[in-house]
Amino acid sequence: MDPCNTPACQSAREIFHELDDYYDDHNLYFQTISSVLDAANLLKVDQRLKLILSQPKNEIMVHCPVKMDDGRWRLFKGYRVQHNNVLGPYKGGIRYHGEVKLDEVKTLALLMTMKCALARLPFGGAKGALKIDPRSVSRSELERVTRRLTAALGNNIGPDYDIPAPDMGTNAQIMAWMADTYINFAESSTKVTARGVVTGKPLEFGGSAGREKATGQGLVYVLDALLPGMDMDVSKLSFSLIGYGNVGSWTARLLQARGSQLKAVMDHTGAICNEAGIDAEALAQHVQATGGVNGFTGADAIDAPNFYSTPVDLFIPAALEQMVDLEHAERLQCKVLVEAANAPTTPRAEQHLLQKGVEVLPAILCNAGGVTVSYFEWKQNRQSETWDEELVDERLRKVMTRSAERVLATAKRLDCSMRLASYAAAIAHIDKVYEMRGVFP
Ligand SMILES: NC(=O)C1=CN([C@@H]2O[C@H](COP(=O)(O)OP(=O)(O)OC[C@H]3O[C@@H](n4cnc5c(N)ncnc54)[C@H](OP(=O)(O)O)[C@@H]3O)[C@@H](O)[C@H]2O)C=CC1
Ligand SMILES: O=C(O)CCC(=O)C(=O)O
Repeated sequence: MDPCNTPACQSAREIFHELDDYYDDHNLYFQTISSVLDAANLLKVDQRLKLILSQPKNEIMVHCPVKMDDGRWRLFKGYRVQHNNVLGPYKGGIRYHGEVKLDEVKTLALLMTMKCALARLPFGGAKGALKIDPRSVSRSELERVTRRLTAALGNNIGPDYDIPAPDMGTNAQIMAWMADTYINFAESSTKVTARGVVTGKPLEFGGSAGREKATGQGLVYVLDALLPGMDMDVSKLSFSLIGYGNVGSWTARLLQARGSQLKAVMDHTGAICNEAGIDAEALAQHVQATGGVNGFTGADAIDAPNFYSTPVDLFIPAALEQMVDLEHAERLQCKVLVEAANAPTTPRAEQHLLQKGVEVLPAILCNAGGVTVSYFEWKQNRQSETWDEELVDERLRKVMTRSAERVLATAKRLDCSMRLASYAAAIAHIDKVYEMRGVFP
């Protein structure tokens, strides 16, 4: 069956039609909610829950006037989408990107609801974004725009209400500016706890050990849990990556430390390949110094079609959404596609891969390490504790392994793909909580 024309797609279309919303088959939000509704149908959940999940609770849009270094003013558009908070405060990253759109932020917020529920974290789902290319502004402009955005969001964020974190284009420094701005607006009695308004902060300012590498580390723990069942050994694998930012570069370094070999990488500056293996640490330093993989002397430049068709055991997208479409999927020569990025695979690409025997490990399972260590940071802030990296890693491994086992068991029970199983395992938890809380008339 066409994955963009299932009964769940028809129900999604009907819901959107009633709300006067229109989405075509290529729309990321339509694709994602259809897949979530497919999973809800497998569980036969009540229609009420499907309606609740099909749209976010709140979509906040702000416009921030900022004075640039040359004295001119610019207006920046910001978003915070709060999808669901039945499990706890809204939680999710803030993205800075020049091309960001509301539908993308809505999709990422929905995925955060699913991700936190699958990992059994006491959080709901949210995501934010600022339409800005962070590389095109100076450091002081970046600070001013971040402070403006935080002030504009005001009480729409808070340590007990909605807790942002880093995502594409943002980092620990940006989180520190957000926390500082929020603390300045907070009442005196809450200033000490107010820094818990964001996670992914610098270590010196309430951050957690292990948060920077957490998404890559969590992904490695998921592979530890699942690969043996596929007769694969993490110490003998080859892999390629799209994106060499926080998630891509940490995934590469941690997999290499376990004995895997990095063969090819692509980012917006180009693609590179070395059949004998790329030094992940040296490449991280090159990207840090130059802004991209282009020009790295430890590998040869290749074009995008060759990058996609490089034979590897694991293909790991760690950049933007929808980067693996049907045409790319037809080129791929891998055994497993491991989603480090959010929503990197289109439904038609996934269907093609599954038909040709490639396993697809879904993002809400593979990249939940980031939000899990964010939860540890939030917990440490609330309890005035400082955990060392060993403790963080041990607890992270436990959460990731249990989630992987949950997905495997659900896939077996419902006889479905790992993606549908991951959504089903998340929805079953949310459903139970709604049922226990009862219906407010
Ligand atoms: N940071 C986190 O904790 C988490 C992140 N994620 C997800 O992981 C993914 C990556 O995030 P993160 O590593 O934090 O982001 P970063 O900004 O650190 O890195 C993004 C990477 O993607 C590359 N990229 C951007 N556009 C393209 C393109 N058109 N083609 C190829 N490469 C491109 C960037 O390359 P260049 O710099 O050359 O543009 C960069 O290497 C996102 O989907 C994010 O939502 C998920 C969970 C947690
Ligand atoms: O650490 C967090 O709270 C958010 C991480 C995130 O944005 C994501 O998992 O996509």
